[in-house]
Amino acid sequence: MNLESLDGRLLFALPKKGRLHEKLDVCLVVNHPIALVFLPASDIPSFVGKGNVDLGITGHDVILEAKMEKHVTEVLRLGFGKCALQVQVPETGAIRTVDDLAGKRVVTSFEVLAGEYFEAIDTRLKLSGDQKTRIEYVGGSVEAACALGLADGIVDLVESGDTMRAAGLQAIATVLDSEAVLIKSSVPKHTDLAALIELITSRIAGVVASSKYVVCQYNIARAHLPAASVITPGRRAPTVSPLEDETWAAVSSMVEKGKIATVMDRLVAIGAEDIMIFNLDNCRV
Ligand SMILES: Nc1ncnc2c1ncn2[C@@H]1O[C@H](COP(=O)(O)OP(=O)(O)OP(=O)(O)O)[C@@H](O)[C@H]1O
Ligand SMILES: O=P(O)(O)OC[C@H]1O[C@H](OP(=O)(O)OP(=O)(O)O)[C@H](O)[C@@H]1O
Repeated sequence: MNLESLDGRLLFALPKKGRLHEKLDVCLVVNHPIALVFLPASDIPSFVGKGNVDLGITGHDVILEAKMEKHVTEVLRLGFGKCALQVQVPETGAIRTVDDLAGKRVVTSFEVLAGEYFEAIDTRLKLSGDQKTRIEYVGGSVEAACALGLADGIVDLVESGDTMRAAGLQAIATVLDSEAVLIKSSVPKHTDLAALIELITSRIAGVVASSKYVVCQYNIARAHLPAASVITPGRRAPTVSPLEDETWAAVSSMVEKGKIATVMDRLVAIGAEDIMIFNLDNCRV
């Protein structure tokens, strides 16, 4: 990399590999003074937190594990990389609660978060000195630790739960819910880039929002328009257009994707016809 070519550019850090990297559809920037820099997801919070890099994408869990939550601002949740950091124990063992596990051996890649979590439990149970929970770090394949006799329980990320079940483990508590987030420095070095940071944030927010909404369009007898407006209120108000048949109207409205099936059921129940759902490519809302 030619370092001079980075001068004056907004530096935007993206995970160079791994789960979050695979979900990103990255385009190179030609019409803005921005340089994309690919870094390990775990290093992104500290680069952004120290202000060397202006914007970044990483996991919420990664920020807390790096103890960077006061140095970075989470500007936007990105809706991917969703997972939970959970306490897991062998399904067949005697340990059923985190209180049962306290004082025993816990293996994890999240030493900081697991340490804080069990510190609070140890304190509540008045465990001190040798009685305290022992947290040990491993870099990966954490789920193997119990079967290998290294641990009585683990703290690891769970998404589908397939890894956990395949290892004969079950979750007994959630330490943290996480997803990928867009972050900026809480104490930015390049203050002249504030407007560009705003612009990029607003563009990414548009793409994120477009994946959460669909456009719902239907025809309805005008007599039922008040009821229809309650079912599809839109963000500000539904768009109502006249039809050649004056007793009917066409309605168009944004609806949250997760609610669309119920919304359609309710529209059918009040006599709506020709209901159509459209995906959004992009939006600003
Ligand atoms: N199973 C998962 N589902 C969704 N998001 C996940 C999952 N596992 C991890 N993540 C998110 O991705 C981040 C990076 O995890 P990942 O395991 O990809 O690490 P990596 O070091 O970048 O890559 P790798 O472990 O493949 O070398 C995690 O901190 C978490 O925010
Ligand atoms: O609930 P699931 O959908 O099975 O996902 C959970 C797994 O994903 C992550 O590991 P990853 O595959 O990134 O490998 P790693 O062990 O190298 O971190 C995590 O550490 C779990 O092992």
